Amino acid sequence: MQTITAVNLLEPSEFMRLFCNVVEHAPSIASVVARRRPLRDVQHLLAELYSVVDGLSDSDKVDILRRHPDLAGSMAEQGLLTAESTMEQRSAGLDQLTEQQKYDMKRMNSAYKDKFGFPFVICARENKATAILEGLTRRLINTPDKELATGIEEVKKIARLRVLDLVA
Ligand SMILES: NC(=O)N[C@H]1NC(=O)NC1=O
Repeated sequence: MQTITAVNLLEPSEFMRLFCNVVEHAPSIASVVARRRPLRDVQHLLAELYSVVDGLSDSDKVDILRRHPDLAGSMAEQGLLTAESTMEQRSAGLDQLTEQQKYDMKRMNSAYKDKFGFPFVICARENKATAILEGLTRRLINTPDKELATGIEEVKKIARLRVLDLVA
């Protein structure tokens, strides 16, 4: 855990080492936040992070969503997730799915990707496996614009919890 004072004093490379994955596989977001220091407190850090994400073009937002691994997907099965993602998917119980739930998750994740061109993203730490499956079913009927906006709000929730694990 770092205090905000310590975060403000970190060398850029050290800041990046800590924060590069608060948005999954998107270090460019952290590097913009690094340049917005000094930050008053963790709320200020989060406000800057949200403003960077919200300021992206739609195609860059799609790119951010595409950097996320499928929930309970093949990357998870092969143990290839980031440490953060592994912990989040486990906290939702996604490593404990029944065969039927695994099948439903794979089928709907792929239907979602076919429809929208980016993966289904939800903050796993704020949901249990059954809620994730319900959310996937519900969100599949949305419009692409609505899903881009919803997915990005979930990215911000994931990033917020990752930041709160790092900064006191
Ligand atoms: N697809 C997807 O939502 N992935 C993410 N969600 C989360 O909480 N961690 C992830 O990696």
